[in-house]
Amino acid sequence: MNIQFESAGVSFGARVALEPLTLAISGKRIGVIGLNGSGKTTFARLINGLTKPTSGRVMVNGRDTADEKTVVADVGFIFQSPQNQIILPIVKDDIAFGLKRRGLSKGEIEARVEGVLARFGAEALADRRAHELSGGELQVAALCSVLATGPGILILDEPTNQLDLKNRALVERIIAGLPESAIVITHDLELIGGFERVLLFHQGRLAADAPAAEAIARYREIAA
Ligand SMILES: Nc1ncnc2c1ncn2[C@@H]1O[C@H](COP(=O)(O)OP(=O)(O)OP(=O)(O)O)[C@@H](O)[C@H]1O
Repeated sequence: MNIQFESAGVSFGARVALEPLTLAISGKRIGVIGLNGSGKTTFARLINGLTKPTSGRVMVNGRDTADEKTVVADVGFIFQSPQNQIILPIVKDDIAFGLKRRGLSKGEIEARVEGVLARFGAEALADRRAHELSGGELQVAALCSVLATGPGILILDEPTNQLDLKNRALVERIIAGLPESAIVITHDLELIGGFERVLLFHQGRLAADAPAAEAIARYREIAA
């Protein structure tokens, strides 16, 4: 992944969600931490074009995120509540949905749906109803729907929120094993504890850009 923030900032009227930020991001794993309202989600939404900068620009793999059509394919976003991500009632139909929109053939779609479920050993979820899934199963289903379309960059917003210990461990293992680049926004400090690069936001500003231990120590000072 190659993400460039070029004086990119976001204001909502008089409220500054993110001060203009200049930053280059590459590598496999990036953690994003900070108190509630510090600008983490705004930062992430800038990367996939869901939020447009009100100043500066954000480039993803050489393309301006203002050009939504091209960037969306590069960046998969797993929302804070995966139940809001799954649109269709049956898991395999939901995974296929994003692929149909990309104009793939029926055979190709079936192969991709099977392949992505097999990747997580989640074949049994194919015919399940999304609203009957557990929190961990929902995370896996949402991941499958997003990963099936082949984004090179994945943004996970609070992926362990509200999960029990078993499902939290599952999600931690999945993140560790992803071949895609992943940006993980979280209050779960253990989840990003091993990351080489963690961005700490505070009051709309980047307060630390450092290995996990250093960024977490700074976060604890801010939160105290
Ligand atoms: N659409 C919006 N309209 C107005 N203000 C907004 C909007 N989106 C975000 N904000 C404000 O911008 C600031 C940063 O919000 P953001 O969601 O990026 O924080 P966050 O660090 O992700 O918080 P949390 O951990 O609670 O999810 C907050 O003050 C928030 O209220």
